[in-house]
Amino acid sequence: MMMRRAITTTHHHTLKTSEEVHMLRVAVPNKGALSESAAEILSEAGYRTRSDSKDLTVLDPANQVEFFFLRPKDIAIYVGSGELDLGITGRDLATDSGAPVRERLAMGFGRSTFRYAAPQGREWTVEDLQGLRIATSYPNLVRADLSRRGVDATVIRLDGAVEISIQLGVADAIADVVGSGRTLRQHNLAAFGDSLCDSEAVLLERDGEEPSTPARDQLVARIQGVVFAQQYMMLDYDCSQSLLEAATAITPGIESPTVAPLAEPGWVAVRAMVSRRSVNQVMDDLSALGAKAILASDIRSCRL
Ligand SMILES: Nc1ncnc2c1ncn2[C@@H]1O[C@H](COP(=O)(O)OP(=O)(O)OP(=O)(O)O)[C@@H](O)[C@H]1O
Ligand SMILES: O=P(O)(O)OC[C@H]1O[C@H](OP(=O)(O)OP(=O)(O)O)[C@H](O)[C@@H]1O
Ligand SMILES: [Mg+2]
Repeated sequence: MMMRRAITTTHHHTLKTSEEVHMLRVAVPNKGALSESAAEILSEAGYRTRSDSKDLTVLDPANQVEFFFLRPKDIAIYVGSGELDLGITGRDLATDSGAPVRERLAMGFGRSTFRYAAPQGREWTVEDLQGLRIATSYPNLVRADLSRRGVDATVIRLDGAVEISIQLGVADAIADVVGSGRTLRQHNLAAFGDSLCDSEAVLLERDGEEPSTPARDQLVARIQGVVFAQQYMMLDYDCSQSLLEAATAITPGIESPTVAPLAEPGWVAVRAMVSRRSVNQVMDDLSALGAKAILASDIRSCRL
């Protein structure tokens, strides 16, 4: 009888009102290194943002989305359990969680590597870790790597400030996130061995989930539009018809550059997307070729 009741109650809780059924549930980092950029991208993609950094949920009825602001470390667990449809977190955190999730989109921010590190002053190899204590906040990532390499070491799980643990005597080496490398240097540590994980922020969905529903696809397309736009710039310039072939070889665009005639006979205006990384080199090259009025502008979003 008790069991029947429990089952009935559970069943009752999973019944959703028709309104809830269509709401897409999306996890966003509530703090830490990824939260600001994630919120910026969602805002740029046309979603409601939270007005108070203490808010843990935001309802965006116009877009049929409910956002949940969670610890980045927990996000893959919620998505993997199927409770939430999508989540933004770090690839390294998702891997360490072991949750059944897959990457729908790489988001291009929060890039880091994950490295072993130990006191400077000698050359370390991963094999040297045999029998030693390694402090980390990513124990599963580290254990998996050690076991792949056949190194038997003790993993000490710490929540943060891992770089100081050797000094404090609880570990012989660490494995941690490296961004600029400043924290390691400040603590007289040197990274060694290959990166255990080249990470960036990713949009996750549950592994084995049917790949597409209209609501999920729309959010993915919007985020993709902003992420892609951030990696490109729009370049406009004028050149003489005689230079057009050489100029468009420098700026082939994504599909094909737009070419329009100018009032000045023999001159054309060209418009093409250029990767942000190369935009200055491309402008130098166009200028050297004889192009004029070369303008680079931001693209806020796109659908390609
Ligand atoms: N320089 C960096 N320092 C820390 N995390 C970074 C850095 N660059 C990118 N990241 C990524 O951010 C995620 C960690 O974010 P998280 O919010 O858990 O840690 P945090 O910024 O250290 O915050 P907290 O220490 O409060 O937990 C990881 O995916 C990590 O790869
Ligand atoms: O290579 P860097 O650019 O110096 O960044 C890497 C450091 O930043 C993070 O620590 P955080 O400041 O989040 O503190 P925590 O260790 O308490 O998480 C991370 O855990 C590293 O310690
Ligand atoms: Mg941290």
